[in-house]
Parts: sequence; C-alpha cells; structure tokens
Amino acid sequence: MVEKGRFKLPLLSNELDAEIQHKIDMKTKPQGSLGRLETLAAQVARIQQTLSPCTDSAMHLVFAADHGVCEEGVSPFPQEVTAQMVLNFLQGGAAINVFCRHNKVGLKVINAGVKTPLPEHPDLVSCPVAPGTRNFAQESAMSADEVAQCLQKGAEMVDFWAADAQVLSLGEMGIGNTTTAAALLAALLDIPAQDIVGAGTGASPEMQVHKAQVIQAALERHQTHQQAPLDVLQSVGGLEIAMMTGAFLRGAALKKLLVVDGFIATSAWMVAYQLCPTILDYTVFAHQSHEQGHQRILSQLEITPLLALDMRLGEGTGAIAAIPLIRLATAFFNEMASFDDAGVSQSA
Ligand SMILES: O=C(O)c1ccc[n+]([C@@H]2O[C@H](COP(=O)([O-])O)[C@@H](O)[C@H]2O)c1
Ligand SMILES: Cc1cc2nc[nH]c2cc1C
Repeated sequence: MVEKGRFKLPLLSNELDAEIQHKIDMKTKPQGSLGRLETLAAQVARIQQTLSPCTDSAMHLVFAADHGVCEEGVSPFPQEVTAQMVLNFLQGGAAINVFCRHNKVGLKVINAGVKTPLPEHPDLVSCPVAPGTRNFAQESAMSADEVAQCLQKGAEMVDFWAADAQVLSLGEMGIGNTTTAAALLAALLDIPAQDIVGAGTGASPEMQVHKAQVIQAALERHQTHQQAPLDVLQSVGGLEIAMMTGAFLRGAALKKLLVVDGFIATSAWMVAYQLCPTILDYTVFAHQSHEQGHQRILSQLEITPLLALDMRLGEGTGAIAAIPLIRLATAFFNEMASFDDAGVSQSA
C-alpha cells in the first residue's frame, strides 16, 4: 500500500492575507458586495501568493475507465458507451469539447482502463492500468498495486499536461461509475447506501433500489468501515477515480486552483481530502450535481458550490461551466479601480 506520508501538502502561507483582503475592500464597491467572487479571488491570490493572480491558463483532464460492477445491472447504458464516448471526445463532439472550446480551456482524455481498444490520437493519453475494474460485488475492484499505479499516473498526467496551468479541472467518463462513486462516498463518510444512490444516467427507481443493495452488500463484504481511505478505494473504487485522486493531490502540490465537478469527481476528491485535508484550501466546488447524493455530501461538508444548474452529465462539464466565474473573480481583483484611483468617497 502507498504510504500516507507521501501525500502531505504544505499549509498555504497567510503572509499576504491582510493585503489581499485590503485590496478587495478598497475596490469601488460596498464591502463584500461581490460576494463569492471576492472569496474566490482571495483564494486564488492566496494559492498563488500574489496580489496579481492569474487564471488565464486552465487545463481539463478527462479520465475514462470501465467498471466491473456493471455486471450487476446498475446502469441503464451498456458498458461499450464508455469507449464510444471517448471516441466522441476525440472527434470534438461531446459537451465537454464544446465547453472547453468556448472557454479556452485545454483538454486531454486519459484512458485509465477502458476495456475496448482505443485508437491512437494526439488528444488521448493511453495509460490503462487494467481493462476495467473487477466487480466489487464479488471481489476487490483493484489490487493495492493497481491503486498505487493509478495515483502515480494521475499525478504524472498533471505534471505532463497541466504543468503551466493555473487552474486544473478534472472530469470522468465511465458507465457504472455513479455506483462506484456512491460506494466510495458511503464508505468514506459512513452514510447508508440508500441515502446516497441516485439515478446516474437515468436508472429507474427499481434500479436505484438494486444499486443501493449491491453497494450495501459490498460495503459489508469488504468491511469498509474498518478500512483506511486507500483501502476503500481498492475495494470499491474505479481506475479513473483513483487517477483523479492522484491528479487532485498533485495539482494542489503544484499550487493550482482545483475545480471539482459533480458526484464522481467529488468521490475522487474525497479520498484525497481524507488523506490530506489541506487540499480544501486549493479547491473550489464548481457545480452541485442533480445526483441526489451530491447535495447531501456537500452540505455535510458545509460547502456551497458556485453553481447548481441541475446538470448530471459528468465529463467535468460542471467544472468548466464555472470557469467564467473564476476568471471574473481574478479580473475584478486585478482590474477594478480602488476608491483612491477613482476618487470615489468611502463609507463613513
Ligand atoms: O458527475 C455527476 O454528477 C454525474 C451524475 C450522473 C451521471 N454521470 C455520468 O454518467 C456516467 C455514469 O452513470 P451510470 O448510470 O452509468 O452509473 C458516467 O460517465 C458519468 O460521467 C455523472
Ligand atoms: C451518452 C452519455 C454521455 C456521457 N458523458 C458522461 N457520461 C455519459 C453517459 C452517457 C450515456
């Protein structure tokens, strides 16, 4: 098992905090009137330790993999859709392609473990650790070595593709992965499966009951309540999710703003958070998924995401939908006139 010491993140310095807040408060506006944009600007300035923060360069990585638990009939879609959607990403036709193009965000797709062979393509990085996970209803989804490889490769993807990006967002594609994410989050946060399971790509109420039963039985089989976060990841996680955990940790270590999308991305982030709570300082939750479990988890953590658009697509679309807000935050911080600059009187 990968040793936990590896995942230490330095605490962000608070040396500039007072100056950052002063710069925000001296802008020509009533104090606090730009609301969440103010906290967001302050967060980016703290991460970058500068009074001129920049969010121009953003990179989005979509991790794709198959899930053995699909054998249990937990998704309305066949597993082949994972590979078919990867091909769609490579042709530029998926929602995430459109979202990234319109926001000038770089995009790479990473094959973390798709069963179907995929073609070579400049936008596809092939580093499958296994041809999908094993069915966690029957056995561990991954071996300890596979988890370690995923964490490592996720980190390497950030080093290679996002080295210069100030903003890092992650997305995923994997039929069955709402079951995997629900299992992970139920185990990590000790929530009954039925309280966290949702429709995913459109599971009927009956299928959702079945999903919850599959998950609850698996948590008992693997005794996840006695497991450390990486062991839970090994028991019921996914290859793309484990790579995302490694990528989030590396992104924070490189002092990037981490933009977290919906339910599945949150499950990957949660593993990172339990290993290394300091990651919260580097994180902004972009979008609250329509997946019912997501709201429960975010409120348990007392986190209000930037957006709640009822989206439940995945691919990291919720993260990219928030990029304009993130850029607005640094733009007002850098460009707005101060009371002194503009000769505007301050409140008494
Ligand atoms: O991220 C979310 O909040 C989200 C919510 C519902 C579905 N998805 C996407 O739907 C797929 C998994 O759904 P399912 O029903 O096959 O488990 C996977 O490719 C995800 O990207 C994603
Ligand atoms: C069509 C389709 C697109 C997706 N994008 C992310 N998950 C998805 C699941 C399906 C089924």
